[in-house]
Amino acid sequence: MSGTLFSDASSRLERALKYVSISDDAIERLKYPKASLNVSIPVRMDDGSLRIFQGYRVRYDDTRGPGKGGVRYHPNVSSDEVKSLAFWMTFKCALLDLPFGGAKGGITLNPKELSRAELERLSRGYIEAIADFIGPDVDILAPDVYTNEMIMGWMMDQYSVIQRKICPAVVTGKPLTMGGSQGRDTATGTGAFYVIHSLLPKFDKKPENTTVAVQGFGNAGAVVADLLAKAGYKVVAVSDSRGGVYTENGLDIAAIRQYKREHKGITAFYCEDTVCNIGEHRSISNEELLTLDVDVLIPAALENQITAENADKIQARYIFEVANGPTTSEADRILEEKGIFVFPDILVNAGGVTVSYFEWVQNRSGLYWRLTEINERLKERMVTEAEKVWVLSREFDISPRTAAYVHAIERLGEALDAKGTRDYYINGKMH
Ligand SMILES: NC(=O)C1=CN([C@@H]2O[C@H](COP(=O)(O)OP(=O)(O)OC[C@H]3O[C@@H](n4cnc5c(N)ncnc54)[C@H](OP(=O)(O)O)[C@@H]3O)[C@@H](O)[C@H]2O)C=CC1
Ligand SMILES: O=C(O)CCC(=O)C(=O)O
Repeated sequence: MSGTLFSDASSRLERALKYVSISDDAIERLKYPKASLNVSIPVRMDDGSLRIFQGYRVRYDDTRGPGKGGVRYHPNVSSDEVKSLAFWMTFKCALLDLPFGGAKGGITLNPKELSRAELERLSRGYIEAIADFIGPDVDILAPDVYTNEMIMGWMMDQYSVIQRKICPAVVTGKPLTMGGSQGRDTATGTGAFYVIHSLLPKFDKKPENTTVAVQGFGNAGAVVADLLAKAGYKVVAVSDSRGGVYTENGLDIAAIRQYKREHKGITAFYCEDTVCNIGEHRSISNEELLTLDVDVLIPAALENQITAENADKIQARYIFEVANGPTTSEADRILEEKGIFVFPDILVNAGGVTVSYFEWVQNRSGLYWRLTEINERLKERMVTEAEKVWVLSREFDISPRTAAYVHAIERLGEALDAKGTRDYYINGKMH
């Protein structure tokens, strides 16, 4: 990929602009983040030493509502990555018609190297550092890569300590006992499943004649793999950061999930079990998984996985992006020439933020919904917006990604224009 992740991400905006009619002012506003915060977080480690971690929070746009987006803990977190993730959140929330803008946060570290107590001190320290930048009506946090409901609970508690009142709506994806929502833990994978299951019939693809490979076996990837397998799709390959496993007959996803909860890697599941000896399973690398001869490829790990280097080798006919930003714009062009349909992250993985919205609404109303209610509402939103993206892409003969941006930009443009010209107001005078 040439250039930064953000320049690559914003090239998608440029591509969609020729199909929308929004003002030049609105376009200009969408090119820059509204506010960015970089913080240093001192943490006392278990051995008594002091480590300083770098943290970020970017509020890209809040025209349609408070900023909304997850917090990532990963060694590759940088200000450029967080800005890009906040940019995607802006378009994702508009696409799903959620009353939120886009935001994202992160800390640069490998959380696997920290003890639970160190992680708690770090998470609380992060909230200390960004407390003035966030809030239930300003910017609301949630889980992302290598963060989870336990960490969200600490963050919500720390914010409440600072405010001297209970503030559940500042963080979503919390434990149920702290005001979390039913279904948020599975929402990203469940939402992706609804999108995939509603779009594949347009290509006459039925579960029993559809093979699937999933890269990334965490909160998002494991859930979508499991739901697809339960619906009758043949999930032939899955992987985590250590590599993957493949069998042409379809994997036992529920058993692999159970194993992954108790152990580290997933390839070991087959090697330590008798199944491995049958000889039909083999371990594969993450690179190999991406180029398998399958119908559906689901990148559900990190960005920049499908690039100009490997796009030509992709054999899948349909790509559903559960990860944020897994395909570079150069790869997009190659895939389009090959006739591969890429359904974009801002649509496919929007189930997480959609149930986060439901959690925020429940926190503010004090009335909590059942899991069946959550999933019905989630399905309705995901399927409706997926259909709109599909219809737009056919109408203009554009890729599903460009169609998704067109749809989102129109909603954002209307809101930006409706806000009017307050930005011409400098030092109390109209210019
Ligand atoms: N959580 C959410 O609600 C949402 C997440 N997303 C996106 O989904 C993606 C995954 O997030 P999520 O599932 O939450 O994260 P998790 O931390 O729950 O899981 C991440 C998974 O990716 C694996 N992984 C890490 N690095 C690699 C790699 N280089 N190659 C293959 N697999 C790798 C991890 O392996 P291991 O277990 O070995 O560490 C783990 O299985 C991200 O892009 C995230 O932004 C999007 C919307 C919402
Ligand atoms: O649930 C949320 O608020 C945001 C989830 C997220 O970070 C994402 O969609 O990428």
